[in-house]
Amino acid sequence: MSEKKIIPIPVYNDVSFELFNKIHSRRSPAILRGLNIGSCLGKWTAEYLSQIVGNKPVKIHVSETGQMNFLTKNFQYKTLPFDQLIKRSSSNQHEDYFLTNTEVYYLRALGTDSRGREVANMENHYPELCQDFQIPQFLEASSIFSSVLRVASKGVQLWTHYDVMDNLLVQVTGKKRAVLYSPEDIPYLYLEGDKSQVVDIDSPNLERFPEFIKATAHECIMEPGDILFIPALWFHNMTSLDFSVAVNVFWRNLSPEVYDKKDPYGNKDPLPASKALEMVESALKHLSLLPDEYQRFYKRRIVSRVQKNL
Ligand SMILES: O=C(O)CCC(=O)C(=O)O
Ligand SMILES: [Fe+2]
Repeated sequence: MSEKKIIPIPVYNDVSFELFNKIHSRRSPAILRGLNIGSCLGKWTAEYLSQIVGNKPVKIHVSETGQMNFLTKNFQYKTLPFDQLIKRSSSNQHEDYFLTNTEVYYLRALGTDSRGREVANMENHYPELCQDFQIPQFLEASSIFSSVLRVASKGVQLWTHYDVMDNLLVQVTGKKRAVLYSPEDIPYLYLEGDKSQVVDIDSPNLERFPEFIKATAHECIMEPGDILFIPALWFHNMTSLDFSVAVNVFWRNLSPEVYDKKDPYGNKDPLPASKALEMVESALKHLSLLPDEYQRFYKRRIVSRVQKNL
């Protein structure tokens, strides 16, 4: 059996603006270590966060098991007061629970409008936390799209997905394992939309996903204070090794007009790409009017046409 391919994500200490620009233009992931992220480092304990933010309601994912599975939907959406979420996500057993007393929790902060269509923004939605937190002054303010607070119980593993914006993920409290795959690995990831169907990346079902063995994992363990640069389109799978608090900042690397205006999460494909994907769906629908033999022939023609341009 072939060995799983793993490349460690490079770690850079005390990165300057010039070096950041180099790393950014290389379009591959990197850990930035030792930068000043503010007093949050060490300060954002469960007790402090509950006390400062209080009991405002937040929408969360709740799951019986750490490995969240978007295919079997083994999680539910619930609402909890923020301080309750912190209390429960920082402990392994709960007096009050939705599903089971060992359930795990995940918060991906959203805007506060009722339909959840607002972009997450730390300054607007968690102003009380902002004085503790800063990201290095590497980004053009006008290119910043969102800043997202993320809280997870120990053991929460978020499925492999890509986002369409560049991302600096700042790990504040707890350790996190990050496994990234290059956009070149698409053929091995069995995508369904923006997510990989291979949920268990450590013991994948190779009968169902035989090509997954060819994917190269770029891995690192993030320590509190580490910042992970996740370039747009890089797939990522994140596991919280402790009670975990992080903030990530998405920013635009392309000109603003190519992004979908109705995208609260920063994960809708750029407009020209989503148009192209729609047209592929429409092409397949057209071909379905033909007998199998002809369908296969014309699908191969399309693939070979696209391959010529790769
Ligand atoms: O670390 C996490 O909780 C998920 C990170 C993620 O998916 C992101 O920052 O885009
Ligand atoms: Fe993401």
